[in-house]
Amino acid sequence: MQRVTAGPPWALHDIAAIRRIESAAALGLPPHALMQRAGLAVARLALALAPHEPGVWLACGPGNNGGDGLEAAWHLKAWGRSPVVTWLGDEQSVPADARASLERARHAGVVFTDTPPPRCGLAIDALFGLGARRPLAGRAAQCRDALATLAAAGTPVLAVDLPSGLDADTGTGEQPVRADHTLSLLALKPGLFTAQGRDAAGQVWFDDLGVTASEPASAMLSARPEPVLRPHASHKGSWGDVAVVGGAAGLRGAALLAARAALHAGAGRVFVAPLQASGEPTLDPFQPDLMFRDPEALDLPRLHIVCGCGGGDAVRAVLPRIISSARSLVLDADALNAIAADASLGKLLRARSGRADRPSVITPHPLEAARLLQLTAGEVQQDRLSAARKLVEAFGCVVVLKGSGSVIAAPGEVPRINPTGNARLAIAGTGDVLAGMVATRMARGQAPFAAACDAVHAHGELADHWPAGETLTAAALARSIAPD
Ligand SMILES: NC(=O)C1=CN([C@@H]2O[C@H](COP(=O)(O)OP(=O)(O)OC[C@H]3O[C@@H](n4cnc5c(N)ncnc54)[C@H](OP(=O)(O)O)[C@@H]3O)[C@@H](O)[C@H]2O)[C@@H](O)CC1
Ligand SMILES: [K+]
Repeated sequence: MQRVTAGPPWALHDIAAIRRIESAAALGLPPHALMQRAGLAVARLALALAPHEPGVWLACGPGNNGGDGLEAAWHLKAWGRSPVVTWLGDEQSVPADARASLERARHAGVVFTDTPPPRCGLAIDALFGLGARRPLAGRAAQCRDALATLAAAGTPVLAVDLPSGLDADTGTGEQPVRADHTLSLLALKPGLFTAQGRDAAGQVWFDDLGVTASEPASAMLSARPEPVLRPHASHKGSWGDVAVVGGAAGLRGAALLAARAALHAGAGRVFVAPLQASGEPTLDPFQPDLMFRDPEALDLPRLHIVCGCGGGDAVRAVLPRIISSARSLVLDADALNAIAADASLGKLLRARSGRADRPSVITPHPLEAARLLQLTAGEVQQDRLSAARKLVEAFGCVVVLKGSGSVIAAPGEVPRINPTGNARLAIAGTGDVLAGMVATRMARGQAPFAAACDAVHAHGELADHWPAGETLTAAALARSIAPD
């Protein structure tokens, strides 16, 4: 069993792949073997999470997820604990493996009750796993609410395989169980790490049940970036030139944030090309290293461009030239809204994507993604991996769909889900900082998909390591970037 941490590139499998892995594994194993392994893993983790609390309540559903819970109860009883089970199954229709575990638990003297105990040392959610097909209702909803009451009183909640009611593929669900820990069995699921998944699952643990996945990953958790070695014999030209085009009147700050982020991330030189800026000061007094230019004067084929941050409507006019000529391109915010509103710009972006020497990354949040796909933000959030894939199909470039568990997708690549970051990033300006970080990685020669994955990971880690008592602002975030 392993604790899933942000670092290694964990493989994720969707429900269809897991069912195939399960069938292949079952062919070579005696009946009930996988559930025995699953139950043992759950019981071990339960013991580790509540070593001094004998009382464990297990809410067990009618299928094999419930069977895992029953098997765990049997072990806990054998180890001298006091498991109490509420089982929602039906004697007539219980699946064979779950029946075997039910009988073991009964024979061992595990207590069964219809009423959740008022208190216990640990509560286990074994209501539903991969087979959850509809919102929790009736007794299942009552158990979910009882788990929430126990959690509010300080009882840790451990979910078996998935928090019940959470969709393993999409991380969506109507009021899923909220767990402190989730032990994912056989394979890690994408839904644990995106949309509502991170809030529902808590700390994720993984046990492969001794089975090597026979299926390619459906997605991966993106890995911590490798540190970059900066040779002594380098100069400012070695680290690339980034230019930020945006910051229309009243929105200057967004462009400055992206530019400062690019500078702190280690770009060799950073230019700001504000839109509608005639007669304004051409200095950022807090960051005098930034160089101001007229957007028309930029030597685009040499430059790694961030376009859109605070671009307002004015960005529309500069986009055709930028999309056609920039050496590499990160499109954010108003640039994406302009493309959503004007099909000819989308066409230009698609045409640009045909050129390997002209990489592009788009970084929409769910509403911007919805505009680009002519969907609602709710529809995008219903299946974030699928929305990111649709954007890749539409524009042929690298896509970063922001939000909890940002999804990074690109043509020919297994999509990545980013495991870092937290709600402190849900404020204005942090997206501009990210855009600057992505551009800087491309400026120093990283391939666009890797640049996007690494920048998103690093951006999230800044928030994860933010000092508890200090406010996170976008400007402070940009300043805190350490070039790696
Ligand atoms: N895959 C593997 O390799 C391994 C899997 N293992 C374990 O098995 C789990 C999958 O088991 P599973 O297929 O039996 O599905 P599960 O989640 O128990 O639910 C199905 C039952 O719930 C019912 N039901 C669904 N939603 C409902 C609702 N809202 N409200 C009420 N009822 C609802 C549904 O009824 P139906 O929809 O059929 O009417 C059916 O009766 C998996 O997550 C893992 O824990 C491990 O043991 C070993 C390896
Ligand atoms: K569960």
